[in-house]
Amino acid sequence: MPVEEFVAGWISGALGLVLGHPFDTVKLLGFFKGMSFPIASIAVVNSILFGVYSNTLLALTATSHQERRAQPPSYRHVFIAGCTGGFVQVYCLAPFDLIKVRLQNQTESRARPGSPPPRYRGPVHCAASICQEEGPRGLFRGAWALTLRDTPTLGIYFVTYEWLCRQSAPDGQNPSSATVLVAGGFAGITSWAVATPLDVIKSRMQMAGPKHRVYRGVLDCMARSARQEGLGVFFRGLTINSARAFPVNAVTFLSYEHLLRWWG
Ligand SMILES: CN(C)C(=N)NCCC[C@H](N)C(=O)O
Repeated sequence: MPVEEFVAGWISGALGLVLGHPFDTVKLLGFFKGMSFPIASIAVVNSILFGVYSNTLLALTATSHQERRAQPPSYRHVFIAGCTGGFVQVYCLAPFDLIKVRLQNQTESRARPGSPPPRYRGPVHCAASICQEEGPRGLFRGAWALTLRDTPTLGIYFVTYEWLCRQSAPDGQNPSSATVLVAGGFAGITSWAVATPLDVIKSRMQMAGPKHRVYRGVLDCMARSARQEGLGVFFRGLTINSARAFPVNAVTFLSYEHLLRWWG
């Protein structure tokens, strides 16, 4: 199994993350004070995503990354490989994402006057507390909603990227850096726009603990959120998600493509 896609995915994920840092800091009210937690988590998740995507395409089409411009895979194969990458990365992403959401929420409520002292002292303390109170399975709370969010949206992510690259690069030629930046940026925006409704539901399910089991499942959470807050609830965070998605994913794809060409 070729591993360079995993390494390129890790490095490009880390670079994208550096760019997304100011957005995450605004979004999370200062939660990401340092870079070590996001680099150790999101960059590894990106490595799994790109590595599984590329190796699934190799299994489906028998073409390596270097051969794919001359023999482009069908969009169906790109979609299946993207969904597979999305599905597999969820099992690494779920605990990190849960910790992020729990810390984010505590930072947001701390901004309110008279709020109680913080429950978690940082990412490691948060993980340890969840394990202690809910058992290791507690770290996977909301993983099902995350799977529903990421499996189809990552298929859409790679199809959008491929489609945009093929529109401007002649057959068999590598797309220019400008094309890769634009295609990567729009792939990020499109996938996050589609992912936002389930992102809202996923975060609500992650906040529910074993003691106050607020929702009976994903559908119950959707129905109750829509009933209580209207359909607009599904688009909460859409603007900041999209504004962050363009630069992060433009840089992620640009560095991923260049690293593979350089090693190729
Ligand atoms: C819609 N979703 C979940 C995605 N497109 N995920 C892949 C992009 C990952 C990138 N690090 C980011 O955070 O945008």
